[in-house]
Amino acid sequence: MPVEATVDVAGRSAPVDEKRWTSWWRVTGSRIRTGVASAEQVTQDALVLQDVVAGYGRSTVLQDLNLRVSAGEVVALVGRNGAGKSTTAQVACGLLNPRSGTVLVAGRAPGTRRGRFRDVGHCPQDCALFPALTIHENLSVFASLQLGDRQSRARRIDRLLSDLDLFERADQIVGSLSGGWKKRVNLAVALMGDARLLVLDEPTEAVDEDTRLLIGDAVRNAASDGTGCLLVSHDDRFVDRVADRIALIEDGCVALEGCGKDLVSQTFGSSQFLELRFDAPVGWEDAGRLRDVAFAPADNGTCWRFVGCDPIAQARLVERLVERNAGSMTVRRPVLSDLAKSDGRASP
Ligand SMILES: Nc1ncnc2c1ncn2[C@@H]1O[C@H](COP(=O)(O)OP(=O)(O)OP(=O)(O)O)[C@@H](O)[C@H]1O
Repeated sequence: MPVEATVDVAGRSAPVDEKRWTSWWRVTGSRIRTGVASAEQVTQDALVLQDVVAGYGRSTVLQDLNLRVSAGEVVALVGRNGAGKSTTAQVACGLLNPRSGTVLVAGRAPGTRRGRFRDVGHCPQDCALFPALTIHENLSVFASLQLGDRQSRARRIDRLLSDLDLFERADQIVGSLSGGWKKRVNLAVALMGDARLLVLDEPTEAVDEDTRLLIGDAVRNAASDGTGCLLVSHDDRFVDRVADRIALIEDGCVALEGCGKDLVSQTFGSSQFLELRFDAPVGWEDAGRLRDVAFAPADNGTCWRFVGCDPIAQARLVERLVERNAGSMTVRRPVLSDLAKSDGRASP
C-alpha cells in the first residue's frame, strides 16, 4: 500500500493527508522549501493505466490492462516470459503508444518532451549509457538534460554518486565496467531528475548481493520521497524486499494484484511443491508416467513439478522412478515466482 509519505516543511516532516497537512502548514506559518513535493503532488497517482491496448505490428500484447501506482508506492510486475511486463513498462514511459486506453503519469500523458524528461525516470533492461564516457561524464550529460543550474546539477550528481557508492569509480569509463556497476549507473541516471514515476526493468539482473541491497535501498528511498515505482523483475528476493504490491500479468492484463504473501497463499492455499531433478531429461516412458501422476515438466525436462496438498504421498508414487534415473526430490513451499507459472489459478 502507499507509504505514509510526508512533506518536508521548513526542515520538519508534516503528514501527507491534505487536510491535516494544510492545517499543520497554517499553524506553523512556514514556507514550503523549494523543490519539495506539495501535498497534492504526493497524494496523486504516479501512474494510471486504464483499459490499455498495445502491441507491435499485428500482434496485440496488452489487452484492456488496468493498473495504478500511487505516489510513494512500489508496484512489481511479475509474469511468465513474454507476458507483456516490459511492454507495460514501455507504455508507462511513453516509449510505446497504446492503440487505445489512457496513460497518465502524475496526471499527464507521457511522451511529451516535458512528460518524458520531467516525470519518468526510466531504467531499461539493457543499460542506456554512453560507453566511451566516464561515470561522471554520463551523469553530467543526463543532468544537463534534466536539471537547471550548474550548482544543482553538481549537488545532484554528488548525491547520486554517494547513494549508489560510485564515488571511487566516477572517472572510470562506463564501457569498462562490469554489468553490476553499469546497473548502478543506469539507476543513477533514472533517479537524476527526481521523477514522479520510476520505471525499472530488471534492475538487479546479474548483480551481486551488495549491489542488490544498494539498489533496493535507493528504490525505497525514492519511494519514501513520494516517487511511484513500476518495477519489472524476475528477482523474487528483491521484489519481496522492495515492492508494496505485486501485479501478475497474464494474457495481456492484470490477472492478480495484491501483497506478495497474500497472493501466494490465495493462489496455492496449503499446497506445496514436490520437485524432481535429473541430470538429463528422463526418457519418454518415464515422462509419460510422471505426467500420469500430475507432474509437469520444466527446464527442458530435467525438472518435474507437482503442486498439491500431499506431496509425500506423491513422492512415494515416483520413488523408484527417481532412483532409477539417479534424480533427487525436494518438497518446498510456493514462492512468488511460482505465481508466474500458475496462470493465476486459485489454489489446486
Ligand atoms: N519490439 C518488439 N517487436 C515485436 N514484438 C515484440 C517487441 N517487444 C516485445 N515483443 C513481443 O511482445 C510480447 C511481450 O513481450 P515483453 O517483452 O513485454 O514480455 P515480458 O513479460 O517482459 O517477457 P520477459 O519476462 O521475457 O522479459 C512477446 O511475445 C515479445 O516477443
